[in-house]
Order: sequence, then C-alpha cells, then structure tokens
Amino acid sequence: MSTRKAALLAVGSFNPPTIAHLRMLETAKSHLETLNFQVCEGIMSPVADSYNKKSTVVSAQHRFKMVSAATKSSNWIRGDDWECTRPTWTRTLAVLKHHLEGVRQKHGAETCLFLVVGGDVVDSFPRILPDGSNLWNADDILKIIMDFGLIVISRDGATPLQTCQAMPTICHVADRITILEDQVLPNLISSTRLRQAILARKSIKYATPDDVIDYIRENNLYAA
Ligand SMILES: Nc1ncnc2c1ncn2[C@@H]1O[C@H](COP(=O)(O)OP(=O)(O)OP(=O)(O)O)[C@@H](O)[C@H]1O
Ligand SMILES: NC(=O)c1ccc[n+]([C@@H]2O[C@H](COP(=O)(O)O)[C@@H](O)[C@H]2O)c1
Repeated sequence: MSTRKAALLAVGSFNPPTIAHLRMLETAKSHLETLNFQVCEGIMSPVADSYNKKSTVVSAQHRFKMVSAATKSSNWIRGDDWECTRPTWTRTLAVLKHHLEGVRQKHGAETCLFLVVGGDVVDSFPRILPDGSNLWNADDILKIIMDFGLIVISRDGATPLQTCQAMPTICHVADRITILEDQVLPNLISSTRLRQAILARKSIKYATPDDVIDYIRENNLYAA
C-alpha cells in the first residue's frame, strides 16, 4: 500500500496549552499511521483575542508563545500565529484552507490536512448564539468533514457521535468522522484546571511541559 502524506491542525484557546493538547495530536498521528499515512506536521493555532470575551483568557501573544514553548521538544508539532495575529476571528474552515496551501507547498500537492478536536467542540456544532445565529455554519462543518477530514478525541462528558447523528444537516456524513480514545493517557485535563491550580498556588508540573510552566512564571500569568 502506498503512503499518503498528512498534516494535522488543532485550533483552540490554549490558555494555557496542556499535555492533553499535545496528546490529541499524538493520538491522531498514531491512528493515521495505522492507515499508512505519513504524518509530516502538526500545527497548533491559537484563536485570536477577538474570539474570547472571557477575562481569564490571556493575550494571543502570550498564548502563541506558550504554544511555541509547549512544542519545543516536538520534532513534528509547531505553533502558528497566522490565525491569532489577524484582527478578527477566523472561522476554522478558513484556517484550514490557509494551512492547506502552506502544507501542500511544503510537503507536496497531494498532502491531506485533518482537523483534530476534542469531543466538546463537536458538541458545540449545533449551538445557537444569543443573537440567534449559528456558532458553526452547517456548510463549514460539511466541508471540514468531507473536504478535509475530522478527527475527534473523546472527552469526558462529550457525545460527539450522538451530536452529529442528531443534526439533520450532517447526520448523513456522521460515519465519515473518526472518533478516537487516547488509550495511553485517558485524561480529564483542561486549561481551566491548570488556571485554577495556578490561582490556588498548586503544582501544574507534568500537566504541561516545563517550558510552559517557566513562561507562565516569568510572565506572572494566571496568578491573582
Ligand atoms: N483533555 C482533553 N481531551 C480531549 N480533547 C481536549 C482535551 N483538552 C482540550 N482538548 C481539545 O483541545 C482543543 C483546544 O482546547 P482549548 O484550548 O479550548 O482547551 P480546554 O482545556 O478545553 O480549555 P478551557 O478549559 O479553557 O475551556 C479543543 O479541540 C478541545 O476539545
Ligand atoms: N464556526 C467556526 O469555525 C467555529 C465555531 C466555534 C469554535 N470554533 C473554533 O473552535 C476552537 C475552540 O473553540 P471553543 O473554545 O469555543 O470550543 C476555537 O479555535 C474556535 O475558533 C470555530
């Protein structure tokens, strides 16, 4: 069987990045390798500041630097600041389209780009915003699943398959979504837990790479 090249994209706040964010990319890579893909690159793209109105979210500049620190020891995952340096929020389909171009230039015109998300992101697909608009466009979701490829990492409390099956606009492609468990490190880690621990002066060692901890300490992030 011939090898196909692939790259992976993870989007999110990464406020701060945790080992769960890194594990989701490693889990997706291992799975694709069993399907004979050669996974060339993993991209972590922090969302722009304009997306989050929460006061707990530190600036995109800090979040990008923490992602760079988190990926320092990886030989295939890197942070990318194209999304977070744009003045307005960029929908994930547009982020994928942007990176597909770069990835194909680097690794060849046949390279695939998959989106990797936790199950909670899929559970947000049907969410209606207070102004009545959809958080996700149905068309975007269809394109992400069919034109790119959606890999979902199970997350406690999330029911991604049921969510997709219950959405009339995407139920017919629900079986095209890959849902994986992290068998090596099933976890309940979240950025929220790390922020809470820092605030309570508790250790976050081993929940994120040491370089991220150093960056948080040097910049006095998340402390009261
Ligand atoms: N423990 C986990 N298991 C599976 N997916 C995860 C996990 N933690 C984060 N993710 C996924 O990583 C991506 C980026 O997540 P994000 O930066 O919002 O982190 P978070 O831990 O969910 O943040 P917060 O606690 O601040 O809401 C999302 O696709 C999210 O579902
Ligand atoms: N319509 C969209 O493209 C869309 C909608 C909601 C969240 N997202 C992305 O998903 C990521 C995670 O967002 P949440 O932290 O709100 O779950 C962010 O990077 C955000 O940009 C994209």
